[in-house]
Amino acid sequence: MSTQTTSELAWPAPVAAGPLDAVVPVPGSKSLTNRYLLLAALAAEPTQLRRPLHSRDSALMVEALRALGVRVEHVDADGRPDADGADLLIDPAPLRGPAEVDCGLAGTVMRFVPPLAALADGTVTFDGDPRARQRPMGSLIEALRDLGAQVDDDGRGALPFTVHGTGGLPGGVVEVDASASSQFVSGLLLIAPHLEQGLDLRRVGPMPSQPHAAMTVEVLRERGVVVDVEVGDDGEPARWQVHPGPVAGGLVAVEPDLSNAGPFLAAALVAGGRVRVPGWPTRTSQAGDRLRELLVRMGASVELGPAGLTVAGTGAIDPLDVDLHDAGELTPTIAALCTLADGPSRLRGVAHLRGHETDRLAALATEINRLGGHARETEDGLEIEPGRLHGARVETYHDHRMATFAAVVGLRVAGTEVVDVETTAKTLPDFTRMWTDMVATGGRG
Ligand SMILES: O=C(O)C1=C[C@@H](OP(=O)(O)O)[C@@H](O)[C@H](O)C1
Ligand SMILES: C=C(OP(=O)(O)O)C(=O)O
Repeated sequence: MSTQTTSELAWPAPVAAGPLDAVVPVPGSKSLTNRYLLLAALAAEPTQLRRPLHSRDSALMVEALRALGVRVEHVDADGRPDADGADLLIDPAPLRGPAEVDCGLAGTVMRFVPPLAALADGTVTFDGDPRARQRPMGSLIEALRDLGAQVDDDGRGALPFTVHGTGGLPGGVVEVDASASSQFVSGLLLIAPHLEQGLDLRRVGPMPSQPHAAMTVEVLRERGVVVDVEVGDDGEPARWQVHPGPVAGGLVAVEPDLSNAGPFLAAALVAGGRVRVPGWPTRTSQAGDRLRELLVRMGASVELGPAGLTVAGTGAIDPLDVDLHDAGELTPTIAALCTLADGPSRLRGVAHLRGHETDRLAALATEINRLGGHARETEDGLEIEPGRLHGARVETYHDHRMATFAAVVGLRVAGTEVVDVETTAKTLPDFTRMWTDMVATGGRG
């Protein structure tokens, strides 16, 4: 058995030899896949997910549902069992414990499945990767207790903990502090149609990633659930009323993951040339759609048409001063572009990234500086200035988006090596092949 640790292995990020001309199909959205999976477990009939994401985060969600008694199997496009099938068929069943759920490092599993477990009959324990034990969970645990669920934890408001499901909850009014993560709101909303009185959820304090909560409302409505949303004094949604009722199943197609498309589209700005992502929706709830505006502001030309989204660049990158509070998961990709930009940039509104897969503000500042750039953490973001960049072994801290950050910089900075590039399996297991194929369209030097 090898004694080599992952941190000793590093992937040499390919340098772009010339302008790109690539078409990059991107697999299904993590956020949509895991929402649809969870709702399928509550549905009144089976659900077939067309082209869902197959990655570590989605596999953890599938395993969590199976542990609670739900049948999930791979099927072909016609719904016939097929171990290699790209679709998933979810057959709901009464939810029951005892069960153990491994959340890995998936925010969507650790925040969406505990509310579901509160509806199950039996005891469900939750744990995850070492870093998962540091990700914020406290206000979700409190909200579940306020709804009448029994949750035992060690008092830190974090994994590991146990939910003692009693087969149902009355529901009603509950407040949640979602300042650390919008996923607290989403997790509660997703189970709300199965609460006896539905849910009247009120947010206290600000909430990041507002489009992700809006996505949750949209998928609930698509499945036939009635949701009323009220805006608060800050002009953002602050109260969600979910009516009790059945959740529909049926055939559900999953859009490509627009945030995962980010590094590939960013490559067109770094290397010049163009990159097209087929299947980009003309209307979507995904926060990643904001890339269209952000990449234009950084100097790209962007065209959305029936063939997908095409981003073209010249190799020149304009600096950016932007608030990413709504689309925090784009920060590592945008930070990579800022590292290569022609002037100083400022990324604001993303203090909550300190609770993501790693402390992303610290990680980005450290790794940009390691590469010869100049980055400084601010209270709520990063300041990034151009520097004399040079190759380095970039640490990734078990964060898929730190690995793709390094790959984007490596397109221009020879000698960039990515430690533990396999961490991209969290949402994009095929990343290195997709990236190498894309870079090859620019020639091989
Ligand atoms: O609900 C979701 O699918 C997500 C919500 C956001 O989380 P935060 O609100 O914690 O930033 C986002 O960053 C994450 O990648 C996915
Ligand atoms: C924050 C992220 O993930 P998670 O769903 O684990 O919160 C992310 O993918 O950028």
